[in-house]
Amino acid sequence: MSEETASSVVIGIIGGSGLYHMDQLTFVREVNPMTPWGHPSSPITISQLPTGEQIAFIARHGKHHTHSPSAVPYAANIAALKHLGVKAILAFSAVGSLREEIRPGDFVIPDQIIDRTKGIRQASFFEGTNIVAHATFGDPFSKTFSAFLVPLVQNVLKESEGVQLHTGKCVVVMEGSLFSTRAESKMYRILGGDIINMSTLPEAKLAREAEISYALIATATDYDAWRESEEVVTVSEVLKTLHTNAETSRQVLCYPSGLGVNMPNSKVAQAVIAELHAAITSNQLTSEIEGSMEYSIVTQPAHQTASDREKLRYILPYFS
Ligand SMILES: CSC[C@H]1O[C@H](OP(=O)(O)O)[C@H](O)[C@@H]1O
Ligand SMILES: Nc1ncnc2[nH]cnc12
Repeated sequence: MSEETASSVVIGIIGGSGLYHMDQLTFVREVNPMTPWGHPSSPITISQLPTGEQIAFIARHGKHHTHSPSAVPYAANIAALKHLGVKAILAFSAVGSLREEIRPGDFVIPDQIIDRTKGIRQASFFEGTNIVAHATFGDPFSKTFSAFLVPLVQNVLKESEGVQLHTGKCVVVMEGSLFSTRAESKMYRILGGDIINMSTLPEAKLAREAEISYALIATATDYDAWRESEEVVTVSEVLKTLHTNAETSRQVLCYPSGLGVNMPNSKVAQAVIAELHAAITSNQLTSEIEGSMEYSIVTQPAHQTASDREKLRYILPYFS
């Protein structure tokens, strides 16, 4: 067993646009593994609390935002986190709002996805192998993990005047890199989309195949292009709220859920991450997903090649 596999890194954080690092925790080490799907977007930072709980953080677009949403090495990111021992991923994303009531600055924990990516991203670990598998994906985010996050996020947002948390929403994942036309933006509203980004797929699909519990905290930065009388979204508009949203996102992990608000930062971080760590290690957030792939694999072992099995062994136990 490698050094990383043996450690207690069970929490993975994926930072989106604007969220390129976590503060407040003690740096332990950086790892940049070569997975069967290549290197991750950037080296993964492992940090820890004084009590020893560790988290792995990866910047989705790289630390200097050098990977476009269509070119993020999603499979390598998820595989690397899984190989470290991660059981639950909390992903962050900057999103456009398709609803008047979801205002820029608001937070959203969605429960559904509409896929508007165009088939150019590797969406399955089984692609390129002769092993066929069909994972269940009706509920693309972990229900228990998302529910666990709601009070944590609500606590943080109590301190940020006027910022709302929305739940039970649907995220449209588009291809990019350009933003949507006005016609597309209006169509997504008719389809039932509430927010829009360019990155939650294939990330959520790959996490599901790797049996990692996955939840998303989305932070609204703009109203996209559907409001006829308003200007359409631009990067400068997104950047206006991105910094504040990223600061608030960091607070989510560094806020004393159920404890006093005036604690020093280090104790605060300890409280929340320890809570998340305890929930994961007691299987509260992972029992619904662990073992879920075993019966999703259609191709019988006798018809699986040794090289395919070796590749998939990196992320799943069924190929040992
Ligand atoms: C910078 S605006 C478009 C960009 O922002 C979102 O990134 P992420 O989901 O990683 O926060 C969106 O998906 C696009 O990639
Ligand atoms: N309007 C928008 N469309 C797609 N991705 C986004 N990320 C932030 N705002 C966005």
